[in-house]
Amino acid sequence: MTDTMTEPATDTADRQDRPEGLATEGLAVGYRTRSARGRGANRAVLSGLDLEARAGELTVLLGPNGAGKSTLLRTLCGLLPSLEGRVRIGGADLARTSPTALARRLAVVLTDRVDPGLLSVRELAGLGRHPHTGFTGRLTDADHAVVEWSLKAVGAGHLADRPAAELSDGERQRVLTARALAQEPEVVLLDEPTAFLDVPSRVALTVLLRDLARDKGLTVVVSTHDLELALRVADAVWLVDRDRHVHAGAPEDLIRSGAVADAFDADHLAFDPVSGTFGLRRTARAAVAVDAPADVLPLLERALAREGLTVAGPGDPTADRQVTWNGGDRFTLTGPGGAVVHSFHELTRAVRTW
Ligand SMILES: Nc1ncnc2c1ncn2[C@@H]1O[C@H](COP(=O)(O)OP(=O)(O)OP(=O)(O)O)[C@@H](O)[C@H]1O
Repeated sequence: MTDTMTEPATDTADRQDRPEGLATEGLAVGYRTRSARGRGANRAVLSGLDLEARAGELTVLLGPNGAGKSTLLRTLCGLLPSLEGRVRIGGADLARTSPTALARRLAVVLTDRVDPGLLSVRELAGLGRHPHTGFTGRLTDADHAVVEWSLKAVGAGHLADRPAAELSDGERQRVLTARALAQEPEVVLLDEPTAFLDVPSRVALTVLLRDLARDKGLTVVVSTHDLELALRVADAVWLVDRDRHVHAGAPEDLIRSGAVADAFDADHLAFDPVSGTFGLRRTARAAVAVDAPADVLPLLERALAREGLTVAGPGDPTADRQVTWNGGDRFTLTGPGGAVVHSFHELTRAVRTW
């Protein structure tokens, strides 16, 4: 993905006099169930939502499995009717916006399987232009330029001539994101767009979405399980906790309030608010004195932690075992079965009996 490409012109003049972004007012989302007697009842998954996703910002929706992220996104794009309340896109009530007008303002990438038939990648991405083409559906040169730009933006330019049915999961995800960008919407909603991507591509796509929000004034709302990445890159977070309350704010607001830890801490996982990262929660069975330079120490600490050992503070009298770095990948172990080891792998195997 690159940020050096020529971008298509946006209709900013057209957008200036409209309220921007996406907002919910007293929104309840969920499902209508039907009893054996044919009576309908509402089962709300999330309710009382007064949320705002601003234009020019990347808003990330976080929450554990089953929290209601997909249900909320489907309601925000009109695929599921709201149980209560309202969704506004650019100030307009979603329920009163015609499908054609909505398609010009809102693009959606959901997790549903898409059957591209015999379409090429370029043709699949080109479907995103349909809200803008006339009744013939024919793409103009300007439309083609937007499609080429959107494919390049997501790092899929080289795939343009491939049959879309032959793409890998990660490649298809990029192309569906390109289709959404080709739509040139005001608001883009994406449900777990990074789910199938490798780590560099996850970072690249998330940063691209943030940059598009900033540079083109888009409102971008993305659900994801990439917590640490989201907390680093997002401008705003909607966090659904275990009680299905939604917390909104900058990542740092939700880290400081403890909402992130409350939502995700588990038996084996603990959120560190200082570093903003998750770590394995382990009870150390012994403390070990270490003598290693600053660039080796974090890795040594990590390897020892995996074996249930913690690094002792200076002069800790309970630390009767020691690991000393000897240069290269050599360590001298002083303790039961003391030895000189030549790699982290040998080290972890040797200290396992400590
Ligand atoms: N079609 C449906 N009818 C009734 N309940 C549903 C339906 N789809 C989902 N649910 C329920 O709604 C709740 C929220 O599901 P949802 O898929 O929105 O969660 P999610 O946060 O996207 O989860 P995940 O992270 O696992 O994708 C769950 O309890 C789920 O079982």
